[in-house]
Amino acid sequence: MTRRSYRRTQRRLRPRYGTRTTPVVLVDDGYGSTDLAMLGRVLYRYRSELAPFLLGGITGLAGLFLHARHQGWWPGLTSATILGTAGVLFLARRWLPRGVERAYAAIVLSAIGAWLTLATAYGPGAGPLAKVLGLGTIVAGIPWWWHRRRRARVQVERTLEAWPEITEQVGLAGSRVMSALVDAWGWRARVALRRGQTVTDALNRLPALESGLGTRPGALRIEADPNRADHVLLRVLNRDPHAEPLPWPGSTAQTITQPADLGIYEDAGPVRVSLLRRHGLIGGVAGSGKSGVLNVVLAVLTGCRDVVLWGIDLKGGMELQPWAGCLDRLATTPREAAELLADAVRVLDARAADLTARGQRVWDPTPDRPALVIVIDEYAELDDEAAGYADSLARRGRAPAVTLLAATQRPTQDAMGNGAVRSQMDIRLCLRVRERRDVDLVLGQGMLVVGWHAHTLDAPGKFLLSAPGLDVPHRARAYLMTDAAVSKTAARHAPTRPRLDPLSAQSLRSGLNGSQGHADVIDAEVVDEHPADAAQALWSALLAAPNSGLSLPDLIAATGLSRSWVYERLREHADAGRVYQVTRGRWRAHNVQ
Ligand SMILES: Nc1ncnc2c1ncn2[C@@H]1O[C@H](COP(=O)(O)OP(=O)(O)OP(=O)(O)O)[C@@H](O)[C@H]1O
Repeated sequence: MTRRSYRRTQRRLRPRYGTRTTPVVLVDDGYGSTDLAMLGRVLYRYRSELAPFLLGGITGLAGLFLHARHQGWWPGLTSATILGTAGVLFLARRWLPRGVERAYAAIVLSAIGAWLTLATAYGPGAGPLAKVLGLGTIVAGIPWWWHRRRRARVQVERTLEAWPEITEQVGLAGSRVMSALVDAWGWRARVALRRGQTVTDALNRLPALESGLGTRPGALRIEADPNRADHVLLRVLNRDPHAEPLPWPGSTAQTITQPADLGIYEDAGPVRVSLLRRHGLIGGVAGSGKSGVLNVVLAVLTGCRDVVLWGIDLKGGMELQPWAGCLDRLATTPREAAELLADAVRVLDARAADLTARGQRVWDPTPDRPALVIVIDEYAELDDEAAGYADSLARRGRAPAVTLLAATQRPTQDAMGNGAVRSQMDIRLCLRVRERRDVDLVLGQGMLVVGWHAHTLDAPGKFLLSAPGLDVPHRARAYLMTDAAVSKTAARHAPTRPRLDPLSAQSLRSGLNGSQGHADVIDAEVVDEHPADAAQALWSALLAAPNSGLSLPDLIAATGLSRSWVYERLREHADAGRVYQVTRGRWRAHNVQ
């Protein structure tokens, strides 16, 4: 390294190691710098810290000038101060998005304007004006010097100034920082590598780069830029986002069509996942934070006006009871759970028929036609009957937006009811598991060997998330809702909950009650006989239908066959223009007069 670059590196790095010394350290070292140039450099280097003094000085000089030359301008200055302050408060949102920063800028501006007005009229030396300016500079400077984002920005600026030397030292010479952004946890930058270098070279130099940047070990992340092989994305975390529990920041999604914000990744990026027409499985040992995740999901979904929520809590309602005001239904015993799931199958069937009749493929949730999400805490406690319905929902519920969100400790085939439920879960959220093989149980076969190491998660609420579009094992931590936050959120959202749409509600009313009805619905999946006389019976029933048409249960009763078989035939008739729906869910043949 040349003497010059050595000196520059020392100068630039010194403040990060806490030796913010006087210019004595930096003055003439025998290599030709003059005191004045050195002073200029020090002033430039600390320009952000010195800004309040600079502003105070300019204000004092302006006061002197205005008093000497334009003493009569004070009324104009008063008006300009009022307008300027209002402008900062109400129009500067684009440059100062945070209210507290706008308020600070407005206070400083109004104080400077008031002082200038008085100084112009009476002279800067009149009365206590000079002392007020000095004291005001210090008082207004305190929030400035203390401001975390300003300090972070300055630290990044200095690091970037020293970037060429640092990268030369760590073996990545020739790389350039193209853009950098400071945020709450640290900063991120896009870096162009020297031609011929790739993300692998950068990753190999990662510990050295941490040392060069003076970060704590493990604070740096380097990722490939999906668009350029010679660019990398750098993430510096001054604070570990997972070091402390993360308080829930409040719901952001207004509709289930927007992704739910569940927590944050290790690189401080938000964990966002779409719950629309997707089943979800949350797994993890006791105490790993499953109920905590369910709370966050419920906090988000109860804020969406296009979702009706049903809950099953076989811990006697312990976990979901606080949300009872937001749940359209809550089952707390195995019997109630089976009934609830049977009804969900009815809703599914009615919606599927409706979609078919409308020629639509999927149910798009709106407040009038909401999605139905069934949240199940401790899935393994469901009995066989309930598991049968859940299986049916898992296989057929996506398109009609009747979906399951299930939490369980170990989703073994036994615990999941030996059906297809687990394989139908598109969203897999794995909290800490006890054994390595449990990773595959929750996340799917083969995930452990490709790096999904949920057994190494070391605190409650930490998880790995696999979902469509989320296929990299990034560690995340869920937000934590306190009991008070749950109660407050549930109370706030309860009055705005939607009701089931008339079609779905009607399917529950017209459905058969009790286990007889459940058996009918579940059998609909497996009946495989299509006797010709049943087809004839269906057609005769449609021909003889009253003006108000016949409902599905009527047609099922007339044919003695399954719901899906009846739907299928109805669709064929409808496609051929032989039948139509008189009102939603009620059918009759066209040629009936
Ligand atoms: N996101 C989180 N951040 C920090 N701590 C958490 C988080 N989630 C849960 N915890 C802590 O872990 C404890 C256990 O969480 P929780 O009850 O959600 O676990 P669980 O997996 O549902 O357990 P069980 O299976 O016994 O019901 C809670 O008391 C809470 O203090």
